[in-house]
Amino acid sequence: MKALLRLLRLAREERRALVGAVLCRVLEGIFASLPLGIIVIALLPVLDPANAAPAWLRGPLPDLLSGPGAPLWALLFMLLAALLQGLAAYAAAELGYGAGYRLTARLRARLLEHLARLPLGTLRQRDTGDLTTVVMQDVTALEIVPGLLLPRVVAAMTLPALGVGAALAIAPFFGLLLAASLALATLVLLICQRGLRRTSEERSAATAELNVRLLEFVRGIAVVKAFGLASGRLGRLEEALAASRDSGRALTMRFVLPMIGVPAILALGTALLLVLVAVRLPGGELGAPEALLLVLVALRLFAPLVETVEFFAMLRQMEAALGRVETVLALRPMPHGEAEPAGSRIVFDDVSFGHGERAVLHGVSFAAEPGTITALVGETGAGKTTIARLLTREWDPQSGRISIGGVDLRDLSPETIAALIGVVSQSVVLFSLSVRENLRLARPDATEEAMWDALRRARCEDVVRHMPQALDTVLENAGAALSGGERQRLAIARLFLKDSPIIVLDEATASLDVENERQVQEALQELGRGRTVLVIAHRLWTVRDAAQVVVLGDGRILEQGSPAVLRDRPGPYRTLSEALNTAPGWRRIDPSSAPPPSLLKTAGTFG
Ligand SMILES: Nc1ncnc2c1ncn2[C@@H]1O[C@H](COP(=O)(O)OP(=O)(O)OP(=O)(O)O)[C@@H](O)[C@H]1O
Repeated sequence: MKALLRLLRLAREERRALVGAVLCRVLEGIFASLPLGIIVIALLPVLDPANAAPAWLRGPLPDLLSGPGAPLWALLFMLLAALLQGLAAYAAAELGYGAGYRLTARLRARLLEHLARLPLGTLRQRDTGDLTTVVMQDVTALEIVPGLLLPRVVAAMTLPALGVGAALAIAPFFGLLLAASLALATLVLLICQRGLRRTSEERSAATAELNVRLLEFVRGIAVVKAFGLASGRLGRLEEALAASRDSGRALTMRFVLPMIGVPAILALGTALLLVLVAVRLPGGELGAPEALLLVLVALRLFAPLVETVEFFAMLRQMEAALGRVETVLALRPMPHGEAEPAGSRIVFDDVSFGHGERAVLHGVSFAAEPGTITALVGETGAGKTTIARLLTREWDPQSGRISIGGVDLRDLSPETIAALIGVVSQSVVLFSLSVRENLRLARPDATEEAMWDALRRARCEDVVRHMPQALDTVLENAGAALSGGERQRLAIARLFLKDSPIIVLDEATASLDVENERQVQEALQELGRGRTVLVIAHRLWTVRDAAQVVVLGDGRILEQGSPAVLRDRPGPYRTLSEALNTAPGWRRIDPSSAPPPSLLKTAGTFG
């Protein structure tokens, strides 16, 4: 019940439709029961020849139903009841399912908007498959609540109660008997609910985990095939498959008791009622019309309660899905200010940071001047990427201060930070949209000319001109048909359009052929001109052309200064330079095959 209230909180805009759907479903049940009354009234002349039935059973209707046109009237009333029942069912479905689909569409949009506002650092803590499961599977689990589950469950609880109320009015003794069997069945249902909740949650969690693992498997299918792995050798996937199987079985077993118990109790109550009716009828303690009405009520109104046992289990799973949706919605964006930076000078001032217990950076201080390159170098795991991520405020430092243009990052809005920084990384993300739409992600109002200019500067004008529909060519499968270099250059074209004053460049693991590499480097050289560039450097030329090099080791700055100065004195930088040919991750571009492109024409500053 609490879960339903929580859902109603989320479904504020659909509340009226929801209430309408529930009311219509109850009305449908009542209209479905009307023929029972018509049958009894139509049979009154036979059941009550002495005309001893209570006044409420007689009245104008019996006259119509016992007169000359009785069969026709009975048929007409039946049809009317069926029509009303149909209308109520239609309205319930229209209102309920409509509300369900509206709710889930709105909830998905809200979740996506919410995820987009969360810092990347928070999102990185969760598996992307896990988030996909929440947005897709868990929200889908809520879809059927307004249309199916909620109205059915409410109707199933209301109709038997109405039936018992009617029975109490007809014959209190029998009414009490029905009330007792209803109470007992409800008690069994509630007791079974206890265990059902945990099992449903386990089932729901197992399904979510399986989804995550399957997504991982499909995404990594190339590796799976390359290593000839069967799914069985991916331990966590196998565990997830087993957990899904076991939880499904456990849930079904949980059903067994209420599925057998509830109908059995209700059937027992009805049987007892029939026996007692049979005993009391001949003595005249109970009129024949009332007796028939009681029997029909008992048979008709308890049926929904029986079928609801299954719905209760679905409600529990809905509750678990709702919990996961709420957990994501409860993740909070970082608090921020709305200050405006004065320029694009970056300052790290005594910054320390760690993931939980794991300290990653210790008292890092440096400044990156506008129009220059600052190269971060160091062994793997030294903390270079962490510095770049702190700059985009994926996380806040535990101590110290990071500022852009003299303003602490915490005082800048996420939109301002996003507008200030353009990131070039090896994992280029393109969408299955047209080239035009992909470019306009960076600047929605970009003109055709601006787009071609950006493509030219990114050295991919020809690539796009040769596509079948040029700018309107859709990059199917997120641009999978493009080469690595083409993808890179399209991403760089996007950054030309974005025109942010700071560029963060992660050179790691570039694996482009010489021609592509040359074009990408030329594009980057032009992109970096006049901006503040922070580069995670893996190539000697980038370092050589930087205004300053920050050498990191185990999260600390070991050395910093201009490359020329650092090269001239013994120290970590010189050691790294000398180890160039052997150190993993560092690459020398062979001048004979491709001239070493330079980010800078004049060392240290952009032209
Ligand atoms: N989410 C995380 N939780 C715990 N430790 C992490 C996390 N992310 C990174 N680290 C650790 O922080 C340290 C610094 O990582 P970082 O990625 O910044 O190094 P790097 O210098 O960029 O390395 P590389 O050159 O290999 O990319 C590493 O030891 C890494 O294991």
